[in-house]
Amino acid sequence: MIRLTGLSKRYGDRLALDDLTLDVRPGAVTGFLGPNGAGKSTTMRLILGLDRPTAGAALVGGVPYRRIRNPLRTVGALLDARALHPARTGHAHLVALARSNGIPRKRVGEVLETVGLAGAAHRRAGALSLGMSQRLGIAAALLGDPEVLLFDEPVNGLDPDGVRWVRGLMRSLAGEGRTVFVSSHLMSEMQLTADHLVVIGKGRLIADAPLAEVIAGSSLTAVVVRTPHARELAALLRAAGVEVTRSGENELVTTGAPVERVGDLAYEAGVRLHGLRVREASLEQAYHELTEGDVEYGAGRRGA
Ligand SMILES: Nc1ncnc2c1ncn2[C@@H]1O[C@H](COP(=O)(O)OP(=O)(O)OP(=O)(O)O)[C@@H](O)[C@H]1O
Repeated sequence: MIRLTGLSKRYGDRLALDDLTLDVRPGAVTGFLGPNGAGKSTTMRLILGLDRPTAGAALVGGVPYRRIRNPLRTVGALLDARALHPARTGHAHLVALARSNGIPRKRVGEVLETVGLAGAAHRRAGALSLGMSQRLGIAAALLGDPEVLLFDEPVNGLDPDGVRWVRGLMRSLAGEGRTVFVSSHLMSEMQLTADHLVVIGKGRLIADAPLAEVIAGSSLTAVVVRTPHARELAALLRAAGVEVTRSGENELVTTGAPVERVGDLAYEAGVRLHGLRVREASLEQAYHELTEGDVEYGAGRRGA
């Protein structure tokens, strides 16, 4: 588990992270979302002890990263896939990492196989495509068979097959009970991959909730009701404080109340229903609503 308590980071007069408190739990993929400059990479660097917090703490398994005895066996991370010595081969890079972390050499072959790079292991890192570098970075993260994994934009540069592969990998790592914390700007992908979401904006926590709850909370998530008594039901739902629009002769779209309440209100009034279903917002829509006021580097209206 990763525990952040009152985590803050100041760079000069800029507060990059402002009092972040949250737990990232094992056995789930936690998506880490936020606009550019929100503080995601800073958070990951603080978790990995690459930078010191101005206040608060980031703990992995109850201790700060710097106090973990065998860090790569506890936490694996992909931060910047291009941060490799360009003249070194992927294989040599992993062998060196394994050696300096007391990891058996046979793990190198295993992880290269897992990420599909066995055939390119002896190419220089500088000659790898961005997608291949991402795979090598993921191999390095997996090398120590760690309980906690951090991935900063892991699908960056991957082709559709690669994106799918990363999704499956994250799901299976979480399925094995590991803690998987992954940042991404690809909302459609996060919607398919994450169980839980942490959303930050301008360094502050905006949401820390299950994916389903974030989507249910969107004003665009609606309940669609089909009934031969649309006018009568619309009136009684409005009287109960539910927002209603008529979308067809026998169809209403309601927002602001869960499906159970809409169904119960109809049942209690004895109104016959022919259909009752939830029309979910996309994560992209829910995300935009959550972060609307926190986008610092967005395009102007005309470009939006
Ligand atoms: N080493 C640094 N020195 C000064 N300012 C920094 C440093 N690192 C990050 N910042 C600032 O901290 C803020 C958060 O940056 P960070 O890279 O963590 O955001 P992010 O959410 O990862 O953004 P992106 O989605 O663009 O990767 C930004 O305003 C950034 O300019």
